[in-house]
Amino acid sequence: MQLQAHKLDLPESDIVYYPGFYDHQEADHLFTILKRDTPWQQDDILVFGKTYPQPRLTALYGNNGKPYSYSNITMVPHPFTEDLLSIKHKIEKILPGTAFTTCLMNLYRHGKDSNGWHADDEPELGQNPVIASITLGEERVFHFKHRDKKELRHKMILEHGSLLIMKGETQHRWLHQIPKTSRAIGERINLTFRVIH
Ligand SMILES: O=C(O)CCC(=O)C(=O)O
Ligand SMILES: [Fe+2]
Repeated sequence: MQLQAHKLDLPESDIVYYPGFYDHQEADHLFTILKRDTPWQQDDILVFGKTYPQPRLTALYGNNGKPYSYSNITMVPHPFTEDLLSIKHKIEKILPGTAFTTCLMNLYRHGKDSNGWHADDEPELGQNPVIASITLGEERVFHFKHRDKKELRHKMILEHGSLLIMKGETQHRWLHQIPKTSRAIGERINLTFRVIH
């Protein structure tokens, strides 16, 4: 089956969504092994001078030992596993010239877990970073808003087995979030592959 690619029609961005990057059976399998085998951690984040437990669990993997810092958290990578390397290579096949060094994983345990408005614009990601984001498990709504043009907003559902690629000037112009939901929902694993310089 041909891979479908849907480019988002948003100005000053380069965002492409690939539903069914993994079929349901492969995505179920990846969810099971990554849920089980990942050393999930919960860090504290600093918000307006007060610390809170981050509203999701995370893990960092990488191949160059370089730490990743965001929201007052510095994470040191575990070495890539074979499972993560095979996902990385499958994504790199559709992004010639990109060699990811790092994968930040998120586990949203339920609808109260979330990821607030931010851009992936830390200095170690460099200018115009390529971010490749895989969804496994429960689908969640993903929001975009333009940093300056307040009327520019977009919402989309990230489905089980999907891939979302954000590149070009996207991180400089737009913010994104996974909001909380009051619906009773299950767990979602997200993997974001990045290049850390
Ligand atoms: O869970 C997601 O889809 C988004 C994750 C994200 O934005 C991040 O980790 O930087
Ligand atoms: Fe992000």
